[in-house]
Amino acid sequence: MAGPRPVVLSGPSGAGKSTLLKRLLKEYEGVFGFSVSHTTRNPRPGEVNGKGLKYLPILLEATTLLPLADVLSSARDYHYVTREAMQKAIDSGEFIENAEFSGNIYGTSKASVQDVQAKNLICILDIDMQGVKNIKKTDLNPIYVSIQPPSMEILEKRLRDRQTETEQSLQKRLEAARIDMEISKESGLFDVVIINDDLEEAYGKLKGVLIEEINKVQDAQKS
Ligand SMILES: Nc1nc2c(ncn2[C@@H]2O[C@H](COP(=O)(O)OP(=O)(O)O)[C@@H](O)[C@H]2O)c(=O)[nH]1
Ligand SMILES: Nc1ncnc2c1ncn2[C@@H]1O[C@H](COP(=O)(O)OP(=O)(O)O)[C@@H](O)[C@H]1O
Repeated sequence: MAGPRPVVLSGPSGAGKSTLLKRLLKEYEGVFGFSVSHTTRNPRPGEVNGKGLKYLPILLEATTLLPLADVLSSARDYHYVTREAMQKAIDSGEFIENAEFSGNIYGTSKASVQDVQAKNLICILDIDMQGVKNIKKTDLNPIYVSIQPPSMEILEKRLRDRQTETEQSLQKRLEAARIDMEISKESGLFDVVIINDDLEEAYGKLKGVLIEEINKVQDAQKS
């Protein structure tokens, strides 16, 4: 069997990608695998280098500042690297795509996708708009899903309430969000655009888009 189609999730920072993704990975454990990107940005409280989330020691400190639910929903996995190491790896061809976002480099390594595909899981990539455009030039052939906020105002409120950004990085994310929202409306870059207003509804739509691929993987695992 040819492996399952990967899924690209994109959309403005704060639109709810990580929140939706975590639900999906939890509900369909053993069906999806997350492509762990590399980044030069600093880890947030609750985020641990490379290997899933290891909450405790960091979280105990963080909870004095942040509501627990917010820490959990905004944390995601990355390999945290220096700019120098990242640039070196990019130059030696280790990345499928990479982009500069809000003053940091982010990238999908070939190994991160191969690791997931080797297990015959649906590989999920959470990448920005530049990443989407660059993935289009590859033979990965994913399903492209854009997650969008209901409005700029709501996006700004969610990002502020998340309490992960400095004012400067928040402004950079809002600027990138304006561009992202315009492009995703106009072009045929995405197979589907989901507005994340009510979380349950958005999650239901996301599952609906992916159900065919989910069924294929589950059927293959049964046989
Ligand atoms: N092109 C590209 N973008 C990425 C990658 N990993 C994460 N991003 C994007 O980088 C942006 C910032 O991510 P992050 O720092 O985790 O902040 P957040 O989106 O505010 O939670 C988001 O739009 C992500 O989708 C990657 O490997 N490649
Ligand atoms: N439908 C929703 N309604 C209200 N708040 C939401 C919703 N979806 C996500 N959030 C909150 O908005 C913030 C940004 O979501 P997050 O998943 O971190 O976004 P992204 O991964 O796209 O940057 C988080 O604090 C999250 O709890």
